[in-house]
Amino acid sequence: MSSNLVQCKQLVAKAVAAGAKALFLPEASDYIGKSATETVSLVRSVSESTFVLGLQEEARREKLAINVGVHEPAQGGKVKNTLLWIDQKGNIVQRYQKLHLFDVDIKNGPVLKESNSVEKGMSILPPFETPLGRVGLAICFDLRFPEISLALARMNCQVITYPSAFTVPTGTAHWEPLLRARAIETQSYVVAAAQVGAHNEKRVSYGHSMIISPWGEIIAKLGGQWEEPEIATADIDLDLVKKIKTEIPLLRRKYDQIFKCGDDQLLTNASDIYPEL
Ligand SMILES: O=C(O)CNC(=O)[C@H](CS)NC(=O)CCC(=O)C(=O)O
Repeated sequence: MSSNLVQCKQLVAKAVAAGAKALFLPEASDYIGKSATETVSLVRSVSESTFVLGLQEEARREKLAINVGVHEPAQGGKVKNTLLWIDQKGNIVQRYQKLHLFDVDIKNGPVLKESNSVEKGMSILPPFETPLGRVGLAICFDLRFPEISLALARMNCQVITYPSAFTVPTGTAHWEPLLRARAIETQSYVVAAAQVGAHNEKRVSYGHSMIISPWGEIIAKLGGQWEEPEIATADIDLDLVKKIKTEIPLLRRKYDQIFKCGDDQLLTNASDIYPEL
């Protein structure tokens, strides 16, 4: 955990040198356990976590907002997979708990049961003001559930963050198209800071951190090999968010416009998708 703090401090220094207003760090930046038992045994509350306290200190000193994924204690001997927003004064002002847990059993691929050690979150938080615009929070596997990003879009977010530690097989197949789809359908910037390389003999992360524009273009990208802590930087242009939302209005579209144009067959299923119809 102390070496993770050292690496995050290197990233802070790079972000400051680049003139960034905010730094987005990956999911589980404090540590990745080898097993459910280790994950639970390493957890600290934020007020006792040298990792979190260290980052708060960095944020305060450098006047840099920091978005970081960590673990927090939960009921029943489990942990929370949490995403913190630390403001430029070093205060924790937002805290999101991962909704969807990564329980998978892929043939010749990863077998992971996050719910063995992690308690799932229950709420989507309203996007909040930051120096970059209104940010909506989600974590890693949440990326596969567009309900979250669409809810954030309806609450008028401008940036969505998906700090991650994707596996290599699933990342190779799905990471980029999912991130681009979330940006396109929400017309928001997507910032996806990713862990990369080997954590232990059992876990390797895919990397390829990306920043996607609300038009769906990859505007910054890192690689998939671990070398040293690296940042990708991009300008967040809120006028572009507005322009795209004006040019292609998605949010205020009435359902009958969507479903009544053209093929009447579509109407049969519309109420399944939009129960309020
Ligand atoms: O283990 C920790 O402490 C941190 N948490 C993670 O790394 C989580 C749970 S194992 N990873 C993912 O959700 C990967 C999702 C993914 O790879 C996909 O959706 O394809």
